[in-house]
Amino acid sequence: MGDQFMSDETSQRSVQSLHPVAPEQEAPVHGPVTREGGSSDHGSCCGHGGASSQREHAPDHGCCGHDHGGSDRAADLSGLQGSVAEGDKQRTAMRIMQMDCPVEEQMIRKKLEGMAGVERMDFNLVQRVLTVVHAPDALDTVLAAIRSLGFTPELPDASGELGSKPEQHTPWWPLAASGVAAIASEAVHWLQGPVWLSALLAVVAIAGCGLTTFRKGWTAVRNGNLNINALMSIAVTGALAIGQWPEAAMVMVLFNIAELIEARSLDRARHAMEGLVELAPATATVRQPDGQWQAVAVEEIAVGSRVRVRPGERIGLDGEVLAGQSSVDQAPITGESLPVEKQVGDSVYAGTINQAGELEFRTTATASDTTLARIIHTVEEAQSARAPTQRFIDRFSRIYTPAVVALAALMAVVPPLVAGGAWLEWIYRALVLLVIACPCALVISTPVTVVTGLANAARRGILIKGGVHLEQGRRLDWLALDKTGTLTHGRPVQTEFEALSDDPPALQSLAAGLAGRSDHPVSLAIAAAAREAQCDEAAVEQFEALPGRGVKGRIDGRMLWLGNHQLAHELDVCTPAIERRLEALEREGRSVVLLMTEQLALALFAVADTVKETSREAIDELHRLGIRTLMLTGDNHHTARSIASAVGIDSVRGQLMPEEKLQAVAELTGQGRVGMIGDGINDAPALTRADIGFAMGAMGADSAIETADVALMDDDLRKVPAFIRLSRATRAVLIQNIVLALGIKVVFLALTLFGMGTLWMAVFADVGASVLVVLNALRMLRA
Ligand SMILES: Nc1ncnc2c1ncn2[C@@H]1O[C@H](COP(=O)(O)OP(=O)(O)OP(=O)(O)O)[C@@H](O)[C@H]1O
Ligand SMILES: [Cu+]
Repeated sequence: MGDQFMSDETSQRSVQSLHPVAPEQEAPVHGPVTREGGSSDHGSCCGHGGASSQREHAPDHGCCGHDHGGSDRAADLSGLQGSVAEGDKQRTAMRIMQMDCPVEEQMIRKKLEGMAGVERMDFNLVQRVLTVVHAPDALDTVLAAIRSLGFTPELPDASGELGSKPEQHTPWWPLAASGVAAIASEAVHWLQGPVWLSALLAVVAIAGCGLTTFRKGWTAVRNGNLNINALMSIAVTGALAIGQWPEAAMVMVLFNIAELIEARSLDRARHAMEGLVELAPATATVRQPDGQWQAVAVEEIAVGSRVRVRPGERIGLDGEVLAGQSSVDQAPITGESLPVEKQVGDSVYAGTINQAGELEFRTTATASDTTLARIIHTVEEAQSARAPTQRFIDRFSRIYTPAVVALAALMAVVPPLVAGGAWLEWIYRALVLLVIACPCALVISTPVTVVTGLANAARRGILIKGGVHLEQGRRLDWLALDKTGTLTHGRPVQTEFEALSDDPPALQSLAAGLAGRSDHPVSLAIAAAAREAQCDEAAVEQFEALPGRGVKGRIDGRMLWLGNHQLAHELDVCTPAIERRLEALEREGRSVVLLMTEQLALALFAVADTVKETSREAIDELHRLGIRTLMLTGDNHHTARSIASAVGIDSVRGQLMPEEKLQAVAELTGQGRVGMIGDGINDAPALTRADIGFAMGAMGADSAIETADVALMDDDLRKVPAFIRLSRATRAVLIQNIVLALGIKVVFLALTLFGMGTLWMAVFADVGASVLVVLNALRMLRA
């Protein structure tokens, strides 16, 4: 599949370049030549989009839990759509403000699961968004079903946006009044005042804050679900029934306070992502047809508009600079704090900050389609893909809750009946158990940790496409790296030109003719050098790219080849003298290509690429993290080894054809978990084959974001070790949270069994534990 994949994808790509050439590209701009697309577009070519051509081949790796296929990814990525068609089904996203706890998710899941016309559901608890894939006529039934659970689903408005999520501000004073009443009730009880007074105060307290709990609990019970509200309602009712007035009141108040704290902390996790959205300004200054400049809401700005941005201002949309020169702080997207120089022709991105001078640019994306919007949407999608730990916990909690409830039921009746225990005492213990039966803290611990991990990564310019990759990253044994553009800058320059016959200027223009038609970095270097030497590009016919070897074409009726050593042998034009010369150059780390006819080699061109300053440090860090490195390259063995030793890589495989890179990755996967990093364009098959595929320089390259499991927004290889460390940190927090959630339960369960547990403790064990795990997860935002 490799071969076909490459050719048809690359050929389409050159036609569909959506974005201008990447900003950092120093190579001179090419004339209006038709590019062949080459076998490989390297690092610096990350500006080439081609989302749609890539999409057809988008990997469908079963491992990552969320489907890459989908209907229209582009539409999918552009914010929340109202209802979009997905095959013969509809896909509707809705916001349900009351849905912020996993028990609510379970309720909805249970209700909708068996319903006719419902195919799939995706929950995003942190954003409180439910996405349902359903038969076109089933929407009303779905909405009705959700309403019957006591929820209010909100559909996006006409513009396709889900409104500006209004925060629910429940007034604080009823809860405060309830608290006072509960304390008063407790005090009356302590001071051995009249029972009726204590009871009255307790009822007031419960009425003041607990009615919602009761209502939610009742809906849950009616739908056969024992969520925390149901459990709390039963426990509090039970406590009232056995005359534990003050305790019932206190427990209800505590529960509500804790719920409030939990909701607030979850809000913070949610805002971690929203913070990114706010990075893009709401308006931008657009030139009107009459030449006036006017501030316009970014949503209303069409692609192709001319926008002006002053120094110090945030850029509102993606675009291509038309006038001006400035430096731009791209840290919001790439995590790299060093400003990037921008001049005419360079790309600018929404959310980044213009620093030095005024810029005018032509917009290349609508507000919902900018790189920043895609990042945010990808992270939001990544949350709904369940990480493995979460699946385990879901299974666990399905057993845990019924088991503890059953235990509570037994506890209430067996000891009094069998051993003659006191009824009230054992019923009380059973009630305590009921409250402990809620798995909420455990269930919430994973998603909230994963979300904060994803948000942390996004801020550093690391875009992770699913919680599963964040969890698995720590287990990588190997990292396979592409050479050109990944370890090196991917912008080689010609260092040697040696004629092997004929007159030099003519040779150089022949080579330039062939090279000028290719996007391959080696060709770019040769074409650039020829331009500098003021050689014309010879006119080429029947041009053809030979992936992994070079190019060929007919000039003045003569077939010519420009390609590597291997190609020279295929044509049988290599001589011992050439052999020696090539080896000498290659040992210095040069890539050498020859200009050849069918009979003989005419000239040789050596190019040298420079190693990125950050590569060596990144490789060192990876080794320190216990990850082995392997360089894969199409370049010859000598050059490959020379570069590998310059950056300190463990092992090298040179002279690989594109599809052999895929094989190399496949072989490695037999020896452990393998990550593969490349530019995500020409090495897409290898990236897909790896356990985790990293694409570099993803900013502005939609295809890289599509293909990779992890997209690094710039070219800094150090983001890989950063990702691994983050993955390990996330893992640590996950474990802490699970231990915390379970540990607290176990301790209080034991206390209760021995008769020392109280309802207060149970509330702490439940909602208190939830608060603790959420707060613990929030630490990751700062990590
Ligand atoms: N279009 C081309 N123009 C010039 N030389 C080419 C071209 N395509 C391939 N080559 C030669 O063949 C070699 C192998 O090419 P290939 O694209 O497979 O790998 P590469 O450029 O070395 O990059 P990487 O390190 O990413 O594998 C190149 O080093 C170059 O010498
Ligand atoms: Cu040779």
